[in-house]
Amino acid sequence: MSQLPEYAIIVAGGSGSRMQHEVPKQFIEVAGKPILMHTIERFYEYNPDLRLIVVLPQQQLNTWRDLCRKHGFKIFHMAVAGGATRFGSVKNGLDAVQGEGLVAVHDGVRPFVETTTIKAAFEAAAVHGSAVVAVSPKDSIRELTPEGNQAVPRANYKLVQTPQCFRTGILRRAYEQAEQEHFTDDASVVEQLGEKIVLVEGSYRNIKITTPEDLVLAEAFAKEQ
Ligand SMILES: Nc1ccn([C@@H]2O[C@H](COP(=O)(O)OP(=O)(O)OP(=O)(O)O)[C@@H](O)[C@H]2O)c(=O)n1
Ligand SMILES: C[C@](O)(CO)[C@H](O)COP(=O)(O)O
Repeated sequence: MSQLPEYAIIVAGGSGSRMQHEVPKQFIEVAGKPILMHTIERFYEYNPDLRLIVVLPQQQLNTWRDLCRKHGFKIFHMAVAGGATRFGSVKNGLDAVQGEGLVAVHDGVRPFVETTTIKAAFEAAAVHGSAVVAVSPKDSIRELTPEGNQAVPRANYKLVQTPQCFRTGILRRAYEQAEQEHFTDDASVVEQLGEKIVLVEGSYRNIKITTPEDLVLAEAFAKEQ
């Protein structure tokens, strides 16, 4: 563990439209408890002293409090209202980070992140200023072109996951920028500053629960834990 204070911003401010479920997907129960609780537990297991900031939709803050009570969920965290986009939610979470240190931004719907991955990301960010978890694609890749499509060399690509860790100063400067369409993650926001992004090996289990079939996988992974 580095000497710098460590924070995690767990973004769970979305509505989960692609999941088409009656509750926001971060609250769907897997192995008897909401996905978001599994995610927070992974970070607590990595470092019980980690300062945890959980970003939620403004209108779901009371629901989350009720869920914590119902499930006897005691891990200390600060709950913050999110924004209209992931960018806005990270920005709001970052406002709650006091002082200097390292910040990991993680999707609340990636509950199977390994503690070894979190550790590797914080360690690399302490050295390089940034560390973004990614894996190699398993499928072949084709690029869409004006003429149709063409094969591209798979070895030239990585699939990006979270956590994405940064020194606080870098992340604050990045999120002072105006939001742009191509900001799909924190790495793209930081890269816009001209900062280099260092990649850390991720895991194929660290799925982002996005569409209904991901819940089947999630139940299977949860059983193995
Ligand atoms: N305004 C938003 C939008 C997204 N997120 C979070 O960013 C993560 C990755 O986003 P995604 O999987 O796209 O979640 P949703 O936006 O909820 O899903 P969808 O795009 O299907 O609506 C999720 O943990 C989500 O809660 C957020 O904090 N605030
Ligand atoms: C941050 C992320 O999970 C990295 O893969 C991804 O970019 C989130 O994308 P989404 O459009 O919010 O699903």
